[in-house]
Amino acid sequence: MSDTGAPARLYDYERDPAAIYRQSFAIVREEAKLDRFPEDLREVAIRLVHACGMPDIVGELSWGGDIVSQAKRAIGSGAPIFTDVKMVEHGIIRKYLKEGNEIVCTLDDVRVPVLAERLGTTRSAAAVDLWAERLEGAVVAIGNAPTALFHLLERIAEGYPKPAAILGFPVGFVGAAESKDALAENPFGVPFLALKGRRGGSALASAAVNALAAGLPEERAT
Ligand SMILES: C/C1=C2N=C(/C=C3N=C(/C(C)=C4\N[C@@](C)([C@@H]5N=C1[C@](C)(CCC(=O)O)[C@H]5CC(=O)O)[C@@](C)(CC(=O)O)[C@@H]4CCC(=O)O)[C@@](C)(CC(=O)O)[C@@H]\3CCC(=O)O)C(C)(C)[C@@H]/2CCC(=O)O
Repeated sequence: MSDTGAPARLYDYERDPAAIYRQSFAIVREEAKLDRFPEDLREVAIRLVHACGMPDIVGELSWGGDIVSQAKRAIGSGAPIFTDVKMVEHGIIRKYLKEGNEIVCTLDDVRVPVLAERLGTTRSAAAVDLWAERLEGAVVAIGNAPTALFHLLERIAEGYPKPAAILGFPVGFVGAAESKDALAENPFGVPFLALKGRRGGSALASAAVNALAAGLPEERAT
């Protein structure tokens, strides 16, 4: 151990956080095919690739409506951000939310298990019913549960208020691809960003919010 308490340098690896970010984003820009994206979506795509290490996901990103400007406007005006799971909630970098937006995950609300039982669905889906009052103009980030995304679309079809933007990143083998197809085909005019197919996950949903809130962290070590 050195005087500073740092361990002996056994391995040669990058230790400077700013340099790590710089190198990482340079590699993403080199390896990801970003030509088909409008300028404002490019940095969201870059941040998503950065979060999962898979440049080829850009081929499966789909979007509709004025997703970037609508989501940025909602975040910039302090709208709440609803998430299906706590993992998404915790991945959102709060200091990027300059208006102190509330991040709301209702999965653990005491009413949810009873509601899920009554509705005959998952807890993640039932938790969506507790968003209704504040959904208008909000941002929704779904990173895990296909049933939550399907349920949200069903409720909007029934007349729930429309969010400003839906970020759809459910992951897995049962319902994930289908829920994102339904989002992409939504007839309600809600702007969306989705990663089609089986891939997705909470980290990606959080990264999408972080990109929309603050762009890329290339120049800062955060
Ligand atoms: C079917 C479910 C799937 N979960 C996946 C992947 C992961 N889930 C994790 C954790 C910790 C949680 N998953 C729940 C949301 C739980 N997962 C489900 C449900 C049974 C149904 C959701 C659906 O199909 O739409 C769901 C329970 C529910 O009733 O809604 C979770 C609430 C379970 C729990 O704690 O009781 C919990 C969320 C915790 C939180 O708030 O953050 C994993 C970390 C599990 C793991 O790998 O160890 C992982 C995280 C993936 C991610 O990036 O978010 C799938 C793969 C999405 C799967 C659905 C699809 C499938 O093909 O099976």
